[in-house]
Amino acid sequence: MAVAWHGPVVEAISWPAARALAAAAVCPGKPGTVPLRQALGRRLAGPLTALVAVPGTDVSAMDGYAVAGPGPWRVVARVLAGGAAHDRPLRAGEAVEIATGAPVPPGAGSVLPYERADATGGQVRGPAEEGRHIRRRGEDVPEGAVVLAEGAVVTPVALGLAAALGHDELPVRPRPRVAVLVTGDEVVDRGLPGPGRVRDAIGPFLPGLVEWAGGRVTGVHHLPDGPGPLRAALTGGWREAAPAWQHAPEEGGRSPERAALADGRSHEPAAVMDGRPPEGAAEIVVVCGASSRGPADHLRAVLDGLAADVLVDGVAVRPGYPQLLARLRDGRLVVGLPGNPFAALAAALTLLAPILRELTGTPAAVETSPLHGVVRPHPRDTRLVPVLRSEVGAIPAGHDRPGSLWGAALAGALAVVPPGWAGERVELIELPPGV
Ligand SMILES: Nc1nc2c(c(=O)[nH]1)N[C@H]1C(S)=C(S)[C@@H](COP(=O)(O)OP(=O)(O)OC[C@H]3O[C@@H](n4cnc5c(N)ncnc54)[C@H](O)[C@@H]3O)O[C@H]1N2
Ligand code: MOO
Repeated sequence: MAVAWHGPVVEAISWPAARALAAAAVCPGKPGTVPLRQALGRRLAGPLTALVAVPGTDVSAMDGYAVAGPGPWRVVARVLAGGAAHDRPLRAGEAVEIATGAPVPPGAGSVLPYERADATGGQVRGPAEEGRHIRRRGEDVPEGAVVLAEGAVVTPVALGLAAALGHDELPVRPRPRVAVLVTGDEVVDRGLPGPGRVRDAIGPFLPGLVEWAGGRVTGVHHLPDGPGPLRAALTGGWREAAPAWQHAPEEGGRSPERAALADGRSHEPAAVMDGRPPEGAAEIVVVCGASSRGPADHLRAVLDGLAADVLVDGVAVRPGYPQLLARLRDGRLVVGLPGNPFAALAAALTLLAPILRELTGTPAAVETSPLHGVVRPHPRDTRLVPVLRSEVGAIPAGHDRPGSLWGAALAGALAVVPPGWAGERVELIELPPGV
């Protein structure tokens, strides 16, 4: 609740500088190696290569007879997939009965499928074609081939491919953990907001945005206004919890966790910040709605009290001006987002997304476009304008007040309109897509 200006006026940095600074605030995370099942949805930290050729040897593509030379052929053995290979080369005029996937003996020129074979009394006849129905070693995937590039998302199909190529584990990029703290006595997390109340519109969009940028939200926690709960949440870490809107309904739209905090019943114990994050704490903490300078905006004071290093305090962008980036003494980053939901989205794309992309080595798509329609640039600040893509270029989607996500929900991207813009092409930044 920002009702009055308190404290000194701080010069905001430019929007491009804020994005660059956020990315520079982190070192790319170290990749890890995880068992196949745990790799699902992660990004590869190196190219996926074939540890073996597929198939690993020349095998039959059909159930039938592997034959050598011109027919008719005398059936000398039977070879099943997984069974013993035929122990000597086939001579002309010989055949082995063979199953799909079984190794073809050396000397066999082709496989005659059952349905084309006339087999009687240990003899086979039929139209054999040289090379037919034999899958040669490495024909599907040669040994050592790079089948997926570094950075590719490990899909269910990629897991199957990795297994086929001999992998039991995969190197994946780290997935930074993000804890979300939604502040504001007026903010409710379920139901219809009554008079003086507003539904939380930021907590619901952050998990998808974070996931899209390569991270994982460990929990969305609603805090009452006041420095105590904020300080406790920052210093005590936060226990892993289901997103707040999954709690059982409670009067007033407050989660039990939040109600307890509001009543002063359960402040997390404030750990000493001794250079190590609290056990199990997320590497990044996002604080929503306490970033301006009103009497209920305690984030700066709490950060000061914790001797945090404030890296960004205000960005010359509309919406999203009062956003903040700080490093706690234990190394965790705190991203402060404004309470107005569209401003929070703009700020999340300015500071949070570049941090996550840098940590996970996932570059954002780069796109520019002509921009049509009535767009008024700001004299000093960058504007982020929700736009629809069209054949002629980007067109403003409208409904772009800082308090409303309507325009951004309609839009395909945000157009970056620099201060004093005079109609040149603009950069478009992606909005997180649906899954
Ligand atoms: N004197 C000044 N006042 C304000 C300035 C300024 O420069 N000087 N900046 C304004 C701008 S711009 C923004 S944006 C807001 C940001 O304020 P806060 O981050 O402190 O957020 P609040 O004051 O708590 O809330 C602002 C607004 O958003 C609603 N809100 C808060 N949280 C949520 C949520 N999770 N979901 C939906 N809506 C939320 C809240 O009820 C308020 O209406 O400060 C201006 N003031
Ligand atoms: O961040 Mo405020 O728009 O800039 O409402």
